[in-house]
Amino acid sequence: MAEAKQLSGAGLRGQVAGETALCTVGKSGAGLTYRGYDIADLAEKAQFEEIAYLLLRGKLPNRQELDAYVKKLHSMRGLPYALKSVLEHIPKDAHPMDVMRTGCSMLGNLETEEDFSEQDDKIDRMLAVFPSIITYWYRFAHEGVRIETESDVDSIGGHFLELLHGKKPSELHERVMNVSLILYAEHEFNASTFTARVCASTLSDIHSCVTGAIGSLRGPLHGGANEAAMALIQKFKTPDEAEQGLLGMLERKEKIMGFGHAIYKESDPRNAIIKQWSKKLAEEVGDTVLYPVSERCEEVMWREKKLFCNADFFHASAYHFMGIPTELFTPIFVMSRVSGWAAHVKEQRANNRIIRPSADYTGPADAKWVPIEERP
Ligand SMILES: CC(=O)SCCNC(=O)CCNC(=O)[C@H](O)C(C)(C)COP(=O)(O)OP(=O)(O)OC[C@H]1O[C@@H](n2cnc3c(N)ncnc32)[C@H](O)[C@@H]1OP(=O)(O)O
Ligand SMILES: O=C([O-])CC(=O)C(=O)O
Repeated sequence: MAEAKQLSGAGLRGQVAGETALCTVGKSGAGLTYRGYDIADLAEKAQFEEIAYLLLRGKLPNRQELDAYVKKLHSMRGLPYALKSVLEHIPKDAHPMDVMRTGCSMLGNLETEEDFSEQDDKIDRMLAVFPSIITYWYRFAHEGVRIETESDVDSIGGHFLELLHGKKPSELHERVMNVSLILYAEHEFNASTFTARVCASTLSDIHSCVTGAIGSLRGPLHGGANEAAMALIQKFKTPDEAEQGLLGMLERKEKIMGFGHAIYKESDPRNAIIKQWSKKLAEEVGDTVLYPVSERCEEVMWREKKLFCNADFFHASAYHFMGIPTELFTPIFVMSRVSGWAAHVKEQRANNRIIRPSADYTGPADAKWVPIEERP
């Protein structure tokens, strides 16, 4: 049986790299809080826009503030012509995370943050426009249509589904998207957030901070794991096949995406929540394969390695059941995490010192210069 995870060693593991009032991860083993509120409560009771407000403005909005915030975000969904034009030039086989990165960067050219006093408006604009960026490109590249990026749906999650599918989402799907965006919104000093904070610490602009963070999130060890988890579960036709497949992968010492975590020791509290929604969606679509396969993977990984599902694993089946193409999974993470990234950028700016750690040198000492003609 595996030993409890030790938070030490390479990758700055277990080292405190700064302060935050935004989030706690893994306090007493398994918890997750945003500004002191438990994730289970938030996922059950809140709407994502409320959480974005909480993270970005420092408190839960009252009814009037929330209505005004939702209205503001709703009014900021349009894409400038130059951005549409850039998106139309990105090839169909591009990775959608590269599209997000380019889209965010282009927005920074068109609507540059000239002064930090503009930060809230620039951040709200990104929250509002990211679903438009990804769906505009996706439907243009894949279906040859130029979609209208306005919709009547107030929620960011529902709006994304409507733009993607060209029809109003069901109540259930809108609800699941809402929960998903809440679960992904914030997670302390994870790799992409740390990227954003390092960038912010140089007093760079908000679009640079978020563009860099998107690049970090893209990797399969971080946000990209939800796509990789989908690729894994789709390989198996039955739970028994999944069990055999996983045992083989473990024997070959392959990484199983969607399992394990840098901080949590026994479980990721977001998993139980999204798993329950994945189950509901599986029932809705009459799935008899993907959900049971996912459950068996969870059982096998815990039994064999004491590795648990992280937030990404059951997101894969949940998104799939809602008809979302696999390559759009990580861009949804961006649509959500931009709230956390931006809140961290604000926090860093409010109490800044450039982030510049040191390294232990392991290279050669006293190397003697050799003229180029004499080098082997
Ligand atoms: C939203 C998110 O970003 S959540 C994370 C998403 N990423 C993934 O799902 C990718 C798969 N998981 C992983 O690669 C890792 O678990 C990470 C990157 C999340 C955490 O990395 P670390 O903190 O270095 O992992 P940890 O210290 O717990 O690893 C302990 C051992 O378990 C192994 N291990 C950890 N996760 C996995 C996994 N998913 N599959 C197989 N083995 C694993 C490690 O290789 C390591 O073995 P070793 O001691 O023989 O080298
Ligand atoms: O905290 C981490 O290292 C990764 C993670 O789960 C997240 O960013 O949501």
